[in-house]
Amino acid sequence: MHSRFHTAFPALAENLQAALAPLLADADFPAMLSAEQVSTLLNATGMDEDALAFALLPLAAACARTELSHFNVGAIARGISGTWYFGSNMEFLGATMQQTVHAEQSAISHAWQRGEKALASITVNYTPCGHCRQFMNELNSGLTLRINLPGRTPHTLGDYLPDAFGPKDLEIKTLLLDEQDHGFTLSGDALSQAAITAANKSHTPYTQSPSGVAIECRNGRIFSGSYAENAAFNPTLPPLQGALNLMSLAGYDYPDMQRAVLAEKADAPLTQWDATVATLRALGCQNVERVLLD
Ligand SMILES: O=c1ccn([C@H]2C[C@H](O)[C@@H](CO)O2)c(=O)[nH]1
Ligand SMILES: [Zn+2]
Repeated sequence: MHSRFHTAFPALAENLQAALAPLLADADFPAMLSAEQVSTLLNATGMDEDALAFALLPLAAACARTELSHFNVGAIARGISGTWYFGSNMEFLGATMQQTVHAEQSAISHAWQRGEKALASITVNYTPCGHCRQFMNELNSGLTLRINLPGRTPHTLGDYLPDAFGPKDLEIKTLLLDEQDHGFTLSGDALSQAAITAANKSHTPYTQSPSGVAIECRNGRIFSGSYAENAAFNPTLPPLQGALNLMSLAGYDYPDMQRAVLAEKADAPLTQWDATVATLRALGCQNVERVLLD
């Protein structure tokens, strides 16, 4: 089992530990559960889905990287496909607070990068902050997304975000997790192609500045992240954060990074280049390239 779970795992209910042990024995456990794995866990524990999601939150929170706050938030996003995706917050020493990834963003970006088409619910161990409520209001599930919090009855995003501001105020109809393909041609090596693929699915209805980042680890594994804009602009998730999030959830650490590529347009109104290089440099990765989309 990966060391990130060593403290949280023994505190889980024994029947849950027994059912999870074979999954976590895989060193490459991707911090997600297929519908089939979820039903195995439901049968083994006798829990219902909501109780199981709550029971698993300590494992999601154990994936957090909180070098500033030491406040670990865990989230589990449930896709309409039946797959469950873990998420956890990430803070970056030597960067800026604005680079932080919240656990809810992490779980949502995780689901999106893995090809999930829409979310049914999200379970979190703390009440979502205003920024996360706004981030979630970009999703194609809209205000009907179910939010499950400890000690509260389930409510919808609409309950947690009354009088919501969102994409429709800016007359935007393509929402986060909707299938999108900006159609840029793949070129270059596998890492460049992964960055372009991520840029092709990015959600950028407000500025038309598609971008994607791909990170290559020393063992050859590649993790990519797509840019996810938000109607309120500031809750936007940059592409580097999407890639770092997938990498970290999969159990990799910053020193594992050996190279990164940012794919973006030369003439777009926004650029991710400076922020991407600065954050990667703070994490010890100097080897960053930019490929231009065309
Ligand atoms: O909804 C929330 C609120 C806070 N945090 C994180 C952000 C930061 O890393 C830490 C302290 O705010 O908790 C989340 O992940 N989700
Ligand atoms: Zn938040």
